[in-house]
Amino acid sequence: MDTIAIPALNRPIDATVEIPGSKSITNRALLVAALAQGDSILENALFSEDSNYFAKCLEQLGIPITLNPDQAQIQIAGKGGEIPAKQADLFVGLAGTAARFISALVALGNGEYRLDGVPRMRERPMGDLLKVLQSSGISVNFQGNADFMPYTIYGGQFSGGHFRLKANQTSQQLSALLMIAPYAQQDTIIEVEGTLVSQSYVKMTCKLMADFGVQVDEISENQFQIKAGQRYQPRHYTIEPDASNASYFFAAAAVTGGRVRVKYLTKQSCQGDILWLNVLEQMGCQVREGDDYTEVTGPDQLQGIDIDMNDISDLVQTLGAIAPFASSPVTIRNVEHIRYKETDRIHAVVTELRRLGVRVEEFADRLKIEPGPITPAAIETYHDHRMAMAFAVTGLKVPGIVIKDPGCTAKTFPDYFTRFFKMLEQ
Ligand SMILES: O=C(O)C1=C[C@@H](OP(=O)(O)O)[C@@H](O)[C@H](O)C1
Ligand SMILES: C=C(OP(=O)(O)O)C(=O)O
Repeated sequence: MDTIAIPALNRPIDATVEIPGSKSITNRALLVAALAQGDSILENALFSEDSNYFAKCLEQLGIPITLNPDQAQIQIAGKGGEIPAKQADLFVGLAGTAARFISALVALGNGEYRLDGVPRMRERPMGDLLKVLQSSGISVNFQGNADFMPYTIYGGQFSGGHFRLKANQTSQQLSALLMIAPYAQQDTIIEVEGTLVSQSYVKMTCKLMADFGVQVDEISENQFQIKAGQRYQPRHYTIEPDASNASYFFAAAAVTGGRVRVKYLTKQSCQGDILWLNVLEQMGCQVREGDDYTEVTGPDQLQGIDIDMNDISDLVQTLGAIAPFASSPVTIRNVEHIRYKETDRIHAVVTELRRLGVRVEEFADRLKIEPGPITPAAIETYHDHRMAMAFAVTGLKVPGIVIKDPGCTAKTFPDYFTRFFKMLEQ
């Protein structure tokens, strides 16, 4: 297996970096542009496994797409809600967004569509979304375990109406339904039953829908109404840099007591993970914002924090990886849902911190990390891009840390390590 050794930096970092486009915005924009009637252009689009699988699925569904990776640009000729292909065998890799959004999209198509992913994708929750589709007249045939991939969706009659949806394991199934709802036969109301995790991503969904001309009304808390007959308009749309992926670079400033500026990302971002800046402020960093950049300066000594990360859970690994350097414990709460992601992330962070000699307590929905010295080790990444990206930051402070299977960053950030090492050279 490939590995990358991280060189410890015995000086404060001082760098300016650029981060590729947001995965979450790219895949939402691809979906709504595919449903719009006419040509959209996406600028600063992400090119990575998650977005490539998404684009490939759309292409197989008969939506013409032109990819220009050199210009970070994608052109899509939307079909106004029609799915031209009557049959397709679709593969989503490990992309949760592609799995959920494409499953909902094909419900609008008059044909049969098989979906599958990598082995871990076959374990990730799909059932709540599929139940809603089934209750609206769509049939689903499971080839493996009921409610999991692989399955075939027989699309064509998404009726709309009033649905109840569980969203305690993932918000992506709600986002998926919201985005297809304007194309249902009647108005749709989606009522979230119980807890809604990762709420900030639902806000992002509503913002993207609004940017492409469709309105969602939150008629009461966690109850969403989408009027039928609304139509997405094609757009020339610029995607923000990925705030979750910017977190590693800001964290590098935080742990080295240095300064990192991320260009074209500001607190006005529609990504919930921009709140990483607040987390770092609470830990003692300074944050400075310009018109088109944000800059973090790390303190001499980071402070611990006790924080609910339900809404910003892609940052759990970033915080976990820098937590041992704080002066007091770090407690990360209310994140049971990260056990259903690329890997069981609570367990993966706890295991790798323990491998580094850190004292950590694991609970069903939280973890507590004690400050203390680190003994270097080779970090397992479990096919999870965020394990690799986060623990590379730990390596800046401790000589001898090695990241196993660094290629796993291709999921959302194929040239992460190139940019990371460039940052160190500045
Ligand atoms: O909607 C989205 O774009 C995402 C929602 C979140 O997932 P969950 O809703 O499964 O927590 C997040 O972790 C994921 O990286 C992207
Ligand atoms: C959870 C993530 O991805 P997915 O979209 O596959 O859920 C992630 O990128 O951290």
